[in-house]
Amino acid sequence: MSSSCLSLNGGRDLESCERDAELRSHNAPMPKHIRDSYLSFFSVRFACANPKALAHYHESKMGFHTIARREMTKDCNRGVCSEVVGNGGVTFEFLGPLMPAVRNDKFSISGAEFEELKRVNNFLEKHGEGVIDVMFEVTECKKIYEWAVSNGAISIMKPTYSKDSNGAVLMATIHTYGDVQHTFVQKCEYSGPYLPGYTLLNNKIPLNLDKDHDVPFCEIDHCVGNQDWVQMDSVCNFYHKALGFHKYITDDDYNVVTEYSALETTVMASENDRIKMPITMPAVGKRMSQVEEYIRYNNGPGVQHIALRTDSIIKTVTEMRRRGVEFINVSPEYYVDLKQRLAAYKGTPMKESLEELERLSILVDFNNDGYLLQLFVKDHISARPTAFYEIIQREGARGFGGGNFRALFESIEREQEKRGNLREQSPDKVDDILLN
Ligand SMILES: O=C(O)C(=O)Cc1ccc(O)cc1
Ligand SMILES: [Fe+2]
Repeated sequence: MSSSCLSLNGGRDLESCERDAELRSHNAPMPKHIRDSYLSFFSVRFACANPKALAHYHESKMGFHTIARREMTKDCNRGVCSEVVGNGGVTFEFLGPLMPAVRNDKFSISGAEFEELKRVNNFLEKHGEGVIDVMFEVTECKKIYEWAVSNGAISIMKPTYSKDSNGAVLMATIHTYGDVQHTFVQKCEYSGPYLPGYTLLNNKIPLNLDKDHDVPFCEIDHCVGNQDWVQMDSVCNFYHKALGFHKYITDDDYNVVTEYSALETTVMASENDRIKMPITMPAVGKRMSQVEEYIRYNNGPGVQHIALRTDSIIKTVTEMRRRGVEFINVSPEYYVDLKQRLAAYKGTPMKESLEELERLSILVDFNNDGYLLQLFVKDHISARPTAFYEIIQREGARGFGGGNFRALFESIEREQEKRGNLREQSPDKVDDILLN
């Protein structure tokens, strides 16, 4: 398969390109027609040591299928290889470095590929395996990119075409919090299953499973970013000013303090609300919160959880449990309390039986808009206590499970305790906060 990359600006420096007049206005919000051009999450890229192993985990435990692969050829993909997996509208790409990022002409690696290799190796060294790029599908890649960089975003890759026999896409990448990136993907009559330059695979062979054992997922619902102390405002401002996101209002009470841990969240969303990026930071509590534990082990800010939406959480969770995935368990009193709360609830009638939800340990939250069902995978995605998955089904409710936060955080704290990480907060940080 052949692929080629060419710079949109024909090598001219972006600074010298003519910009639309609207891009010169630094205090105005991003114009609506640009904001409207965000469509959805495209894919999430992870940096990892062994893409095939991580792909296999997603196939065997979460019902994903391998759909494409970036493999080394004579003149392409000589720095980073990858495996791409999909399930419904959810796509993940696992990037693995092919060598240390040391310039050595005998490996004939191009400049752009060497830069990517450096970023992936740097990420692994600093953070371990985790999310390096949350990619968005857009219809105006160049406009979003130019607005973002002229409003403070750091550029990683300027708008660049990539094409093969399936068509072309235009892509650009900027830096966001921690060492995480956002890539804007604009398809230009592209009909392949992932991106140009990838070897297509159609590996739907079930792994020792009887038929009818799918793990249904629809799409990525939201992607939470953990920040260090007091970074919340600057990160939210960045999503607003540089990326044109708005604050997404829900009824959730986000300032949760359990006996030990405390955190604050603000949800930033694209104009159409299909891309939701909650931003979370630790708050002062009695002990090291789960956000602080994350920051410590991730060595800084990063993506904390990815919520995958399903139409049938009972099917999804039943099958994941059957495949050996363990979930966070709340205490039995949660369901006693839930039955009382539900008795007073006059909203959307629940299709699912409470007994079944309790048997699967699924959490329920509801308000006037409807209800939602959610559950959190116990194991983290990497060796470190950092990123994990949430499974969510929405029946009208737009929130994030505010009614479950207390029970959920208490059960996360029980896991933190087992790891020896429910300790005192970093005193210097707490002093900083209290002084401000
Ligand atoms: O806010 C969300 O998206 C949630 O799903 C609730 C939540 C918030 C923070 C956590 O550390 C774990 C779960
Ligand atoms: Fe969530």
